Amino acid sequence: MLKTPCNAIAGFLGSGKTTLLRNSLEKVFQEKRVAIIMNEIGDLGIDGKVVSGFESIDKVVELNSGCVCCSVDIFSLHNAFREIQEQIKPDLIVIETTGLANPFPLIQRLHYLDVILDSVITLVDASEFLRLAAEEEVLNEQVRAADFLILNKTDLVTELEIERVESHLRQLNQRAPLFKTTHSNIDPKLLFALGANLYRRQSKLLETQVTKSAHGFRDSHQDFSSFSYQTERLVNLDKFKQFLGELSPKVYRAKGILNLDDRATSCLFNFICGRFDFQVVAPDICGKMPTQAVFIGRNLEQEQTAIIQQLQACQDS
Ligand SMILES: Nc1nc2c(ncn2[C@@H]2O[C@H](COP(=O)(O)OP(=O)(O)OP(=O)(O)O)[C@@H](O)[C@H]2O)c(=O)[nH]1
Repeated sequence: MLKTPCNAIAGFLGSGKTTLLRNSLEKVFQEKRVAIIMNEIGDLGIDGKVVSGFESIDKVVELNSGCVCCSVDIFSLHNAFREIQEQIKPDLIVIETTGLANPFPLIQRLHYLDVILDSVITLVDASEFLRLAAEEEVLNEQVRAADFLILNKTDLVTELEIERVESHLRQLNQRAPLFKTTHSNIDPKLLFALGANLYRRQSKLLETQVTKSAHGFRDSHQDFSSFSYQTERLVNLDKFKQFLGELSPKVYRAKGILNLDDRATSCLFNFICGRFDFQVVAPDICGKMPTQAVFIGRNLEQEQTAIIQQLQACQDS
């Protein structure tokens, strides 16, 4: 058995998982040896690059060959744990899952690998949850599997909307403590390695849910696709903002690192269901990297060529 406790962070695309991780890295993790298994859609590993810059991280293992709950093979997952254990013997391992991951099959896989799963922490985007959960069953599964629920992005909605989402969450999961946050801002000591595993083992609910949801999960990935784009050329921010503003509604999520044509700055961009923002990043994180972006959505194959052409129109000549 792997003695190090492991926490899994779940939640749909753009709900605030990496933001929670970054906050935690700045706070409580500084006192512990922490390793991260970062599972992302697309082969660029944008989040891995963002968190690996933190001093408090002892190791980041990126698994970008598929989703950790189904398509990453169990051998790779096993190797990731073994590599971490042998190299750094951490106090805590955190898995950030992809936004499309159903935590139930992941729980089964971790159980099979004899990993002590301390808790599943599920992030919920208060501004998009109800609309998306009606279309994508995986959001409901992420909530059902949670040991802790974080209702995030409450700054983007009214009190009434928060109440509606909360009531929906409570129908799906009554046992998990629920925290309302903005920017995933919560004391990480409340969440990580707190012994929720014990609670889970006592919970009869889990077994039935695992059996029920292990099937049908692949369906939730079926129409989703992603593609990535890289260029050595610099990008004009104004044109890029316009490009994001006009992006096809089939794109749910896009993120990446841009090297801007003012030549002085690089920034991270995040796009979620039509809303987007930019954050300037330290040159030591992105300085030597090319501009790169990943686009995730439903049936993107038909859109890919047009999106790449529009992106190229944002580059310097
Ligand atoms: N307005 C607002 N924005 C937020 C909040 N929390 C996170 N964000 C922003 O939402 C975007 C996505 O956040 P991430 O933490 O990258 O989300 P994620 O769940 O890791 O995304 P994926 O890895 O694609 O699944 C970023 O631009 C964040 O700054 C919040 O509470 N309010």
